[in-house]
Amino acid sequence: MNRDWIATAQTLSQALPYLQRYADATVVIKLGGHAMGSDEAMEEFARDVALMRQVGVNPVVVHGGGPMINDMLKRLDIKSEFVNGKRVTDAATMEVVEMVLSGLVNARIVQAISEQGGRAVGLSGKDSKLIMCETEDPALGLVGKPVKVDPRVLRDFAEKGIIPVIAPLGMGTQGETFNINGDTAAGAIAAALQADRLLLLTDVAGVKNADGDVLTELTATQINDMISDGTIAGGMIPKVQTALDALSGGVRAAVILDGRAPNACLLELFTEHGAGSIIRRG
Ligand SMILES: Nc1ncnc2c1ncn2[C@@H]1O[C@H](COP(=O)(O)OP(=O)(O)O)[C@@H](O)[C@H]1O
Ligand SMILES: CC(=O)N[C@@H](CCC(=O)OP(=O)(O)O)C(=O)O
Repeated sequence: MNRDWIATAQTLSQALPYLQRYADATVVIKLGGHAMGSDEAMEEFARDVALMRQVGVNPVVVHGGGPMINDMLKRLDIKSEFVNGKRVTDAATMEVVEMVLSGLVNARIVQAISEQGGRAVGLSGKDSKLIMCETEDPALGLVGKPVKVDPRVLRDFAEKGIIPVIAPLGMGTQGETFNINGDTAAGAIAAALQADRLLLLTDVAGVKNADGDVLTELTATQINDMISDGTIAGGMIPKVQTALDALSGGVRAAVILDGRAPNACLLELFTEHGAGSIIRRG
């Protein structure tokens, strides 16, 4: 018998219990701007998401796009600054953020999933009042803090086998548009859906300790200690905080993993060792 065939059959039989475990599970995947990388990486991500749907998982994609927003702001000669990992957003910046997230990044991901045979629909947190926001901090301008997430439209999509791809924008009570950090938006959506998994795809293999080793499993206490002693810094702070908030909001587990690694999402869900750093509820 062909050796490749045997290897494939073994891999499939090992994956079977995991495929059963995740049948009808809701998995929210945050694809960060840094994790998007090349066209090949996007194609592979899209193939994984389409395959997840084919085996009965309900994937919900929430994306970022910070580097793409930076590029466009630069081309338009609009200065931009970040405070505590959030972009200070005035009216002119907001227009560019919406244009890039909904018009470029969202459309690119939807197209990639469609090309891999998935039925994907693009929307933003403004559609169907998915994410209602209030001002997070007046010093940040139009940065939104999600206060109410109405996931009904996402449940409707799931029932029909459609994969939603969501740009992290929100709406205020006066109809204003808010810019939401992509991790924050993904965490809020995962909590509203009581998701089985929140996968935060980034550009590192996971959360690293002071020696630079990736920790495969983390507790809330470890995370708080690592923030206090500076081991967790920069953009990783809002990411782990999002994970902890999502867990207290009812998500079963959150995982921080490298979105550029081949088959990152599939390895996390369907293998015993998983991928990245997992933080479980309780
Ligand atoms: N303890 C840590 N473990 C891993 N990465 C860390 C840690 N502390 C800080 N980081 C930094 O956090 C970055 C991920 O955050 P960020 O760049 O905001 O991601 P994204 O753009 O994918 O949302 C990593 O590239 C790394 O430089
Ligand atoms: C408020 C805020 O900072 N919003 C982000 C939204 C995009 C994002 O989060 O992109 P990444 O996930 O690629 O970093 C921004 O304007 O850059």
